[in-house]
Amino acid sequence: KVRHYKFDVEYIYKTPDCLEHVVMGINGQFPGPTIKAEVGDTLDIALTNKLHTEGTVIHWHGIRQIGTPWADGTAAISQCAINPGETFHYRFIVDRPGTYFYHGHYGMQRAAGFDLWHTSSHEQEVGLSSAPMRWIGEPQSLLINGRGQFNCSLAANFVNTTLPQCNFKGGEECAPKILQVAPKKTYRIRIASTTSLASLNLAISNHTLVVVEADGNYVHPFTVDSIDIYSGETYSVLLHTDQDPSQNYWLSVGIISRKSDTPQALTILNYNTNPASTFPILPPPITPLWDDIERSKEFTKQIISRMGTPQPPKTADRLIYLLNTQSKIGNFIKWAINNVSLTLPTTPYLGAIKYKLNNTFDRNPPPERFPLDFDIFKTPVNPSTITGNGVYTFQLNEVVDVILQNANMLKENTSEVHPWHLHGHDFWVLGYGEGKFEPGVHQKSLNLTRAPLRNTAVIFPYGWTALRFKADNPGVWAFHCHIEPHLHMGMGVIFAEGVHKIRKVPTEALTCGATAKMFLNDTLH
Ligand SMILES: O=C1O[C@H]([C@@H](O)CO)C(O)=C1O
Repeated sequence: KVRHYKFDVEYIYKTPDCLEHVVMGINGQFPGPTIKAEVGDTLDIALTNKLHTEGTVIHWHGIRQIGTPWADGTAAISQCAINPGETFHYRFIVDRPGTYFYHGHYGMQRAAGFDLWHTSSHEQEVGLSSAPMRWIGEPQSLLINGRGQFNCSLAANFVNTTLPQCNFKGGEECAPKILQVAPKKTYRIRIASTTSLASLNLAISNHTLVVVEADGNYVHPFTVDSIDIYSGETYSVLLHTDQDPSQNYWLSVGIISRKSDTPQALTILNYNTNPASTFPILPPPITPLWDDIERSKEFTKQIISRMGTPQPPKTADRLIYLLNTQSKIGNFIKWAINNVSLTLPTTPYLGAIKYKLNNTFDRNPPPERFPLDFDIFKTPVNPSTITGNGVYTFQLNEVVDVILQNANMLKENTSEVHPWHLHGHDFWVLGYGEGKFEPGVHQKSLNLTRAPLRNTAVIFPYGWTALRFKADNPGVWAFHCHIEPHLHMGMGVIFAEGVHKIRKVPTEALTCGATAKMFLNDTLH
């Protein structure tokens, strides 16, 4: 079945956190419309850019785009940014069941309203690209289903009703979306972290959660008091409504892994045996301490695949190390991978590789390892880096191991969490470890029997994460830190495989750069 949608992307006024802002919306909605489809359906989404003065694209996060790499929605990688006034058709097959989110993938457009800043994505972009850099800071509000309350805790509201912005009748644009449940049932809550920066922890007071699915793959069920969700990750949890049905309970979402003063986002779990307005007796769950990394690791390491999930090939054909460093170019701050900071070319790679337009990007592939004597625990001895846009090219069906290696930042004794997201594939997470990955020591300890399949995995401070995937999807795919400012500062790499197998890339994906010139020449001859 083909399902047709028409998406108009435009800036609109909204009041997502009780203050009015300009946000990027679709068909006047923020967050955008929900798409419902079944596995095997073809989605045909006609996206019209009504932004007037900037391009746009949409990435369908978690959809592998098997056979349609031009529909992945990554500007300068899988397609040209769609110009103002133009319409692009995202036509692709729904390859799997699950709940996925979509978002902008051009410049810092994803920051145009997910966790919420009161500065525009453009202002953030200029700040990050300035010398000295102006860091974006922490978000002003966190939103649950597009709703938050700036400068007001719902929990305080009921105690201190004098704050006018905290009084809700329920119909307000920023009033929390209440989760209504019946007692003694089991609910599946589908969670995604679409944040630009924040790592999140979600909890419901007095209730445990059973994690059953991650990034579209079932996992071995495990029970927790709260769940960590890094940017780009999605989960399903089961909630048993087995608590006192004469009460309501807080659901909280707070920030972990970065020191943040952003208040928790709250909403109410409302047992339908009482009114939604019944004030919970229990306080909202306390978000774990931001720097309790051991707790986060413990949570993450509990994620193993459900019995029967396809397991990784026993060996890999290729091993690539990716060292993540915060670096400098002059007085500009960048993130670099093996000392290359990614800057995207003007001709999308997919067209450039397919049509052999050779000088549109660096022909030398980027390094596959970093110097053995690099001390990941210290500030870099030589922090200066270079920009680049070379590609890691794989044989079709090559089995690739990637070791993501974290390190100290420019500041002493600091190393942050980075959630890495791969386009076009799932990967198996083979393991996490402390310090520098030593193949002789660590390779033996990797999990090859219950490795979870994911499309996003974190590296913890000063640690490594080992991934394995099969390069079986012809196309050009981004692999990058899902923290929007970090990607903007160069924290990503480009993978390509089997591009010669792709029959025809729709022209509308390539009407820019050298591919546009090529089409023009073809027409003239
Ligand atoms: O890239 C980053 O820059 C800041 C900080 O290092 C400089 O202000 C930060 O926390 C990042 O993750």
